[in-house]
Amino acid sequence: MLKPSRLSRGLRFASQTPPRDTRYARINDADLKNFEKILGKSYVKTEEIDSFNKDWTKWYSGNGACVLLPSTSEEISAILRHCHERRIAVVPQAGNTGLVGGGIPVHDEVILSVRRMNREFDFDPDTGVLSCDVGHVLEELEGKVGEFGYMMPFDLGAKGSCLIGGNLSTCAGGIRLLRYGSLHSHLLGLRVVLPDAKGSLVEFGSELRKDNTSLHAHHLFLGSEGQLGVITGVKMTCVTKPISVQSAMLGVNTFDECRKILRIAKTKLGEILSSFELMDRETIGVLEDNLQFSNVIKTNPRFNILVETSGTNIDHDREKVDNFLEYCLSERLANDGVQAKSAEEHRLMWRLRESATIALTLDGIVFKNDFSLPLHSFYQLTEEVRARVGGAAKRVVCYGHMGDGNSHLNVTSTKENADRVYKMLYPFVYEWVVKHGGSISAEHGIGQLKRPYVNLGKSTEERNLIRSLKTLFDPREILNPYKFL
Ligand SMILES: O=C(O)CC[C@@H](O)C(=O)O
Ligand SMILES: [Zn+2]
Repeated sequence: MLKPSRLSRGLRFASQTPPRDTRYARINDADLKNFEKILGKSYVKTEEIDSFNKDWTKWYSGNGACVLLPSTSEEISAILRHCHERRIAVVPQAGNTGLVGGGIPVHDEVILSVRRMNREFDFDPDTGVLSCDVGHVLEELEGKVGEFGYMMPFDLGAKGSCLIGGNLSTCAGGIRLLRYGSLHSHLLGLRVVLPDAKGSLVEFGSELRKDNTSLHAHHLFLGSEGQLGVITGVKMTCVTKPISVQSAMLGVNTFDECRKILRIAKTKLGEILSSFELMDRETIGVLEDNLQFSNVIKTNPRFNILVETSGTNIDHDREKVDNFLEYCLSERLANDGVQAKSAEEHRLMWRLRESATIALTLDGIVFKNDFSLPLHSFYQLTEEVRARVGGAAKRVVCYGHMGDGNSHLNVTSTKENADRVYKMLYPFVYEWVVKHGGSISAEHGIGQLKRPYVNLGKSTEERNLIRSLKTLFDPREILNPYKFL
C-alpha cells in the first residue's frame, strides 16, 4: 500500500534526511479499520492524498500512509490514544500553506488534518474575545469578527487558505505585528489533545485577559509546530477594526536612510503606524519580470518602503502621513513618496509586496530564508550573500517586515546550479545570522528546512530542558517526529 520512500527536496539539499525510525509501527489494515470506526469511512483517506503529502511550493513531499479528517476533539483524542498504543507517528496538518515543511510527513507518518475542525465559533463583542475551533480559515474569521467591528490581530498573504490552527502552531507573524504584537500578546487559552495513553483533552488558560492562577503553559504550544499536542480550539483577543487605513510608498537610495525613515515613522506616525515593509530593487525586478507588475515609485529606487497606518480618523491620519512624507522628502531621505489616495492605489502598493513570494516561485529553484536581524546588520547579509554567490545564483532578493526586523532573503537559481548555490549559502547564512545576534527563523518556523541547524547558538541547558518538555507531553514521541524537538 505504501509508496517507496522518497526524499523531500528541502532535505535533499540539506543532505541530512533522518532515516525512518523503526520504533514507529507501520499502518496495517486493523489500524485503518479502527480509524474508520472513529471517523467513519469517508474521513479516512488512503487514495488521492498527494495534496496532503506535498507542500504547495512542491519543495517537500512525504509518504504519509493515510489522511485522517476528524471534526471533533473527541475524535482526535481517540486517534491519538490508538497511535500512542501502537506507536504510530502522526503529523498534524492545517492549511498546508507553510514554507518550511513543518506539516508535511518526512516518511510514512499518518497525516492528521484539522480542516474539518470548524464548528465552534463564538465571539464576544464587548471583550473582543474569540473562541473557535482551529480549522477556520483566517480570512473567514476576519470576515466573521468583522461583522462586530473587529479584526484578527495579524494578517498574512496566505489568509485565504491558511487555518488558525496552523497560524498558532507556527506562531505566525505577518504584516501587522509591528502594531499589534505577536500571537503571544493575544492568546488567552487553548484546548489541546495530548498524544498520551489517554489522548488527554486539556483546557489551558481561560478566556480572561488577566489570569495568573497557573503557569501560562498554553504559550508553549505557540510555535511548537505540532510536536507537543494537537491544538483543537483557541481563545484569543481580536482588535477593533480601524476606520481609516492609509498606505504610502517611498523610494529610498540607501539602507541607512531606510533605518532613519523607520525612526521618523515611529515618532511622526506613532500610535497609528501599523506596517513598515521593505522591498529592495531586486524584489521589484522579480515582480516586473515574472508577473509584469510595475513599480508605483518611478525613480527606480534602491529600496521601496511601504508604510501603513491604521487609525480612527481619515483626515487626521492622512495629514499625519502627508507630514511624514513631506519630512522624508524635504530631508532628502527619500527620493519619491506617494500616498495612496484610493482603494485601488492602496491595493496596487500591497499587491507588489504580497506577490513577491509567487513571483519568486516562477523564477526557478528558490532558497527561502526568514531571519530576524538587528537593524544595523539587516541588509548587510543580503549584500554579503550577493557578493558570495556571484553569478551562480539567478537573483538575490530581500524584502520583509523591516519594522520588526524580519528579513526574507530569497535566492533563486537554475536547476543545474542549485547544488552549488545551496553549498554557498548553507550553513554560511545561518552561522552569520547567529553570530550577528539574529534568529534563523523569525516567523516561518523550523520545519524540515532548518532542522539540521536548530541548535545553533542554543545552550545545552536550554536544549535539555526543551527535550524533557517534549517527553513530558509526548512520552512515545509520536507527534511530528523528525522535526526540531
Ligand atoms: O516568501 C517569503 O519568503 C515570505 C513569505 C511571507 O512571510 C511574507 O512576508 O510575504
Ligand atoms: Zn513574512
